[in-house]
Amino acid sequence: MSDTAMLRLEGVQKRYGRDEPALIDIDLALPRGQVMALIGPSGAGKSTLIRCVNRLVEPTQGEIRLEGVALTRLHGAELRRARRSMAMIFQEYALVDRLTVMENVLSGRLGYVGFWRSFLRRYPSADIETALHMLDRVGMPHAMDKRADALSGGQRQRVGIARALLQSPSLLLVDEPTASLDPRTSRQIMRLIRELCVERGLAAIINIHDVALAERFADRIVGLRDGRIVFDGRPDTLTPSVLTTIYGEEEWSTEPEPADDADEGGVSPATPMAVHGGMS
Ligand SMILES: Nc1ncnc2c1ncn2[C@@H]1O[C@H](COP(=O)(O)OP(=O)(O)OP(=O)(O)O)[C@@H](O)[C@H]1O
Repeated sequence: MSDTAMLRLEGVQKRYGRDEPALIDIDLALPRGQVMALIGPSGAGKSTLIRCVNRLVEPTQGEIRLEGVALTRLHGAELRRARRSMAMIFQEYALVDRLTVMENVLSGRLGYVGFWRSFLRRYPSADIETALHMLDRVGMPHAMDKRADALSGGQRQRVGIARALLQSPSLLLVDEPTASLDPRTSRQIMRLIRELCVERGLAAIINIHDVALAERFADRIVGLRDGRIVFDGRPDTLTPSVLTTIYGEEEWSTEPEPADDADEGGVSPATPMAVHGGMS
């Protein structure tokens, strides 16, 4: 049987110790090039799901296939090879502060170049050229020699994105990319991720708290609650009643997205209405 999904999760369950399962019966198929936002209240299992895919967290049960390869059965070198095609973008950027922007970006090639070469930081010139091109693409053309700790949060995330892309992934696993950023920078970062996915045909799973951003920049939204998928649909089908199913009776409000970003360029909103999961 042919499989059009590039990533497929079947019956995935995760239980930490003797606690209630963090993920229950997760079935999910992600087509090539699809940008999927994963939303849900704190503790719903979003980070666990993302980390099960690249096996930073071991699923307790179920199968995960990437391009037909059963990730859940891989070990050692095979698992490391499979992980190259899944790049992660983190909330806290995970840059090495004392290294330059260029060195941080090149570390995206660690899975490809040999240990000594990377230890001595002697990367192939083709990698350096690609890194320069990526820095340019993410809007950081003159930053290669800056130390990572001299950058703002938004700039650090751009470097994190460039590093992820240098890994030549087919799938991006993105964990709260905007959690530490102001609203305008958050939109710019989400727009950049979205544009890069479109340009490169990359699929992405983006764990995000901000429902308005998910609606605006994702092709598909999956809602998790208590470890189960309770919604899976297009952003324009995310109605107030669906949000109540995902978040419970917690307070959230609907209000228009502020029109203060006309100078940001790029893609237009997926829907005219922004729905904020105001879970403070
Ligand atoms: N390493 C761990 N050990 C034990 N329990 C864990 C661990 N990581 C997560 N959990 C538990 O698993 C459940 C799901 O957590 P997870 O972090 O995946 O949720 P989340 O939706 O990403 O939440 P948040 O939005 O707050 O990050 C929670 O009950 C959490 O306490």
